Amino acid sequence: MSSSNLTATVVFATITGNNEAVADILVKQLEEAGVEVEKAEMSQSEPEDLQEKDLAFLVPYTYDEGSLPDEGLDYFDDLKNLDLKNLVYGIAGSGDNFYEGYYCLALDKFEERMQETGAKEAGPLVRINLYPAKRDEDKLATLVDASLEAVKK
Ligand SMILES: Cc1cc2nc3c(=O)[nH]c(=O)nc-3n(C[C@H](O)[C@H](O)[C@H](O)COP(=O)(O)O)c2cc1C
Repeated sequence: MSSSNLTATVVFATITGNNEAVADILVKQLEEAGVEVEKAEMSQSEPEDLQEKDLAFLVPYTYDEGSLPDEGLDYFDDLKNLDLKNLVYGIAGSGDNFYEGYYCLALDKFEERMQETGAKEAGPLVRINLYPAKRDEDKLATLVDASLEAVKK
């Protein structure tokens, strides 16, 4: 049962599961806050659906020297020119800090694209090294809390 009347979607892309684990943490935290939340794979999802939501969390992996997920390219393109000014969003994702200058770069690319939609960013990017650890759960919880604050304003 949702108690906040807020709706959220968590859209992720994954190859080996780390980013789905990040998405699952966000889903759990949102549900615990009473938000009605839907989890979707980026390749199975349309950015237009974000127009119906209060909150969105985008969770892409990064590949090949800072590249976007292959299965997220259409989603990324379709975000362009969307008007999402009623949406609050957060961006989180798992990469590998071995890639140094390219670490989690897909998050920055999505952030730039989301900024063009007029949506309001809840808080800073949450970059996660490989599988999410307890400290990452705490950072994700901070992002979720910030999004719930931002949506009230
Ligand atoms: C060929 C290859 C290229 C990668 N390139 C990057 C990169 O440029 N930046 C980065 O942060 N991580 C990079 N990674 C690491 C993945 O993003 C990381 O393992 C991530 O946790 C995978 O997410 P997933 O389990 O959801 O698929 C790369 C991994 C592979 C196998």
